[in-house]
Amino acid sequence: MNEIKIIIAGPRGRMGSEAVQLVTATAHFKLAAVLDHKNDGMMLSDVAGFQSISNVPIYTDIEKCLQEVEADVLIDLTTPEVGMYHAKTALEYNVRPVVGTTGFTKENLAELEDICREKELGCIIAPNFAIGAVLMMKFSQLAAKYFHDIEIIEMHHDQKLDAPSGTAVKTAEMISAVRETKKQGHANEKETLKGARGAEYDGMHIHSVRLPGLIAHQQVLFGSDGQTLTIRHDSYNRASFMSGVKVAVETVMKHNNFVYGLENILD
Ligand SMILES: NC(=O)C1=CN([C@@H]2O[C@H](COP(=O)(O)OP(=O)(O)OC[C@H]3O[C@@H](n4cnc5c(N)ncnc54)[C@H](OP(=O)(O)O)[C@@H]3O)[C@@H](O)[C@H]2O)C=CC1
Ligand SMILES: O=C(O)C1=N[C@H](C(=O)O)C[C@H](O)C1
Repeated sequence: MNEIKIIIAGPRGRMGSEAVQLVTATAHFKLAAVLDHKNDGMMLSDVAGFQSISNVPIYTDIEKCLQEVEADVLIDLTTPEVGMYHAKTALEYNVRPVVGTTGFTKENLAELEDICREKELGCIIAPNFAIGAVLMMKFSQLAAKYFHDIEIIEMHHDQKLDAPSGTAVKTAEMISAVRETKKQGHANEKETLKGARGAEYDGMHIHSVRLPGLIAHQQVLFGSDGQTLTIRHDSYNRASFMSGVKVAVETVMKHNNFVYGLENILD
């Protein structure tokens, strides 16, 4: 397999640090540089926790990084605003983005799709890299054909910035694609406490739980006459996302188009 040269944005983060371990431990991957808003000009080995990783420069300015470092793929695990800027800039420099960062708007996704079409370059946006989570979304989409009453409950650690999670939004979008719009609950229901029924997407309700101790969990509840079905996925650590990151990096090198969701590239 040809070597894939990778830049990681957000290397000190919960996901970014796990991705640094993945990339440096994979024989055909090379960590070419990292992007961080701290430690500009230093080497990654100067940063606590990364002492054993040699020859990886840290850049704050993505343009400078892309001008000085030869790279094939940018993995972004930062925040939505930063991630969008990184993905657009990477494409400008013919580097393929693999974005795990969540919180992108529909407009963000459409803009990236346009750039990919124009540049004929691959880009993968994956709201969830865990294979089990992708299956949970696909199973939910299948169940939604038969069960039209659905509530999505996503549960995450309390350091998460965006709500609802990218996975919950993607699940609702996938369900929406096969389910006729249906307003959930009683037609005359009234919230006596604002937010009690959660967020609404195409008539479905999404509830976001944030607690210390949690990592990333989601259950999709389906109800029908005299029966319920629950489809649930749990990530107990960030390593659970890494096989998906690896597949996305390998696949984006073979694609010349925009992909939103890992389910579109898994066999
Ligand atoms: N697709 C998936 O499977 C998954 C996606 N995620 C998503 O990934 C993203 C990151 O999550 P997580 O790792 O938990 O978050 P963290 O807050 O732990 O990590 C984000 C990192 O980005 C850094 N950062 C902020 N601004 C910049 C910048 N301009 N340039 C470079 N780095 C920057 C932060 O630095 P500092 O702390 O100094 O601000 C931090 O180290 C989130 O959007 C999350 O929802 C998370 C898990 C799985
Ligand atoms: O922030 C997280 O932790 C996670 N974010 C992603 C999301 O918003 O869906 C994926 C996973 O749920 C973990």
